Amino acid sequence: MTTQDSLDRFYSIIPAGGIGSRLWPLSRADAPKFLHDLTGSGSTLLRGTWDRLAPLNGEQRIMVVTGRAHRAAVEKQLPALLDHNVVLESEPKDSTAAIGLAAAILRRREPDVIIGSFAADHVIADTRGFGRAVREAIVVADAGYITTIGITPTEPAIGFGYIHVGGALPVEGAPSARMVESFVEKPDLETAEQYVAGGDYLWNGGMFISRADRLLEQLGETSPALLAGIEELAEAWDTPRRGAVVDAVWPSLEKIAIDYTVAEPAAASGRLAVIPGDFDWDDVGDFASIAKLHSGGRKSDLAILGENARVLADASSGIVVAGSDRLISLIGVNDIIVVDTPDALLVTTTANAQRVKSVVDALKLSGRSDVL
Ligand SMILES: Nc1nc2c(ncn2[C@@H]2O[C@H](COP(=O)(O)OP(=O)(O)O[C@H]3O[C@H](CO)[C@@H](O)[C@H](O)[C@@H]3O)[C@@H](O)[C@H]2O)c(=O)[nH]1
Repeated sequence: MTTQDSLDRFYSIIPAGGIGSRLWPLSRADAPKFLHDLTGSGSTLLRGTWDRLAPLNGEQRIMVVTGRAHRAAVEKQLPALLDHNVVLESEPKDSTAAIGLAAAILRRREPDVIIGSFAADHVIADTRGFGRAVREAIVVADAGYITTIGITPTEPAIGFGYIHVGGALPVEGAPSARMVESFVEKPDLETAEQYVAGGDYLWNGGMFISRADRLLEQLGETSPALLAGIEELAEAWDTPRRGAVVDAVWPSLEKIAIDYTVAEPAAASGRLAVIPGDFDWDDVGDFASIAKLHSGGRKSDLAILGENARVLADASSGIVVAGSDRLISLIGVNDIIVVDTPDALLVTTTANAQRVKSVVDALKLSGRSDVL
C-alpha cells in the first residue's frame, strides 16, 4: 500500500452546523459562524476550509453536512460542491450524527474509503503545513487507527479536547505519528491547567481521519442505537426512500459530540493516534480571538470589521464589528468589544469575551428566538 493509494481513497467531510454562540449577535441561527468572513480575507470560514481541502484530492471529493436552512448559502459559497456531496439535516443532532452519517453514506459508495472530518469554522493560514499533517494522518488511518491532529496548547482553555500523547507509532510514511494515551473532551479548568503544565498534552484540533469502516465500528461499540439509526439512513440515502426514512429516523438520533462517542473510547482501547500539527491554528471561538487575529496580536490596536464600517476612535483598543452603516465613536475605552447589528447591540470587554454565550443561553430561556 503506497501513500498515493491511501490518498486516492480519501474523502473530506465538512460538518457545518455549529452556530458559534460566543460570536452573538454577529453569528445567528440563520447566519452561523462558518458563513462569516472573520479574517478580513474576503472569504467565509467555510470557503477557507474548502480551499484548504481541495488541493488534497480535488473538489469532487469533499462532502458538506449542513442544515436544510443553510443549503442555498452553502451552495453559493461553494459553487463546485457536487449535489451528491451535500447532506442536509432536518435539525441539528451534533457532530456524531453529522460525521457518522457522511462516513456511512461514503462507505456504502466506496467500501475502502478513508474519511477526514474538518471543522467548517477554523482559521489555518499555512495550507502546506496543514496538507503535510493530513497526508500523514491519512497513512496512519489506512493502517487502522482513528487519527487526530494535535495542536500545541497556549493556555488552559476549557473549550477543547485534550490529547495525552504517547509513544511513537511506527507507520511507514508517517514519521511524526504518535499513539494517544487518553483523550479528554473539555476538561474543567483545574484539570486543563495540570495538562498544560505537564507538557505532554495537545489540544484536539477538531479533525478526525479514519477508514470509514473503523470509525463506524468504534461508534457501534459505544453507541449501537445511534449507529443503527445512521446505517438505516445511509442505506436509504441514495434511493427514493430517503425522504421517508429521514422523517422517520432523524428525530430519534441521539444528539452527542463525536469526541465522546468515538475519540474518548478509541483512545481508551488503544485505537487513537495523533499527528502533532506544526501549522498555525485558530478556532476563532470568540471576539477576543478575532481582535487578536486582526491586530497581529497587538493589544493596543482597535480591529474594525464590517463592509460599511464607520468608526471614529480616539485612544481605544479592542474590536468593533459594524453590521450597519451607523457611525460608531469610541473615546478612551480599552479592550472593548462592540458588535452592532440592526436588532441587537453587544458591548463587553475582551476579558469577558467567553461569557457572551451566557447571553445566548439567557435569550433562549426567555424565548427570544427572534434575536438568536
Ligand atoms: N452538520 C452539523 N455539524 C455540526 C453539528 N454540531 C457541530 N457541528 C460541526 O462540527 C464541528 C465541531 O463542532 P463544535 O460544536 O464547533 O465543537 P467544539 O465545541 O468546538 O469542540 C470540538 O472542536 C474543538 C476544536 O475547535 C476540539 O478541541 C474539541 O475536542 C471538539 O472536537 C464544527 O465544524 C461544527 O460546525 C450539527 O449538528 N450538524
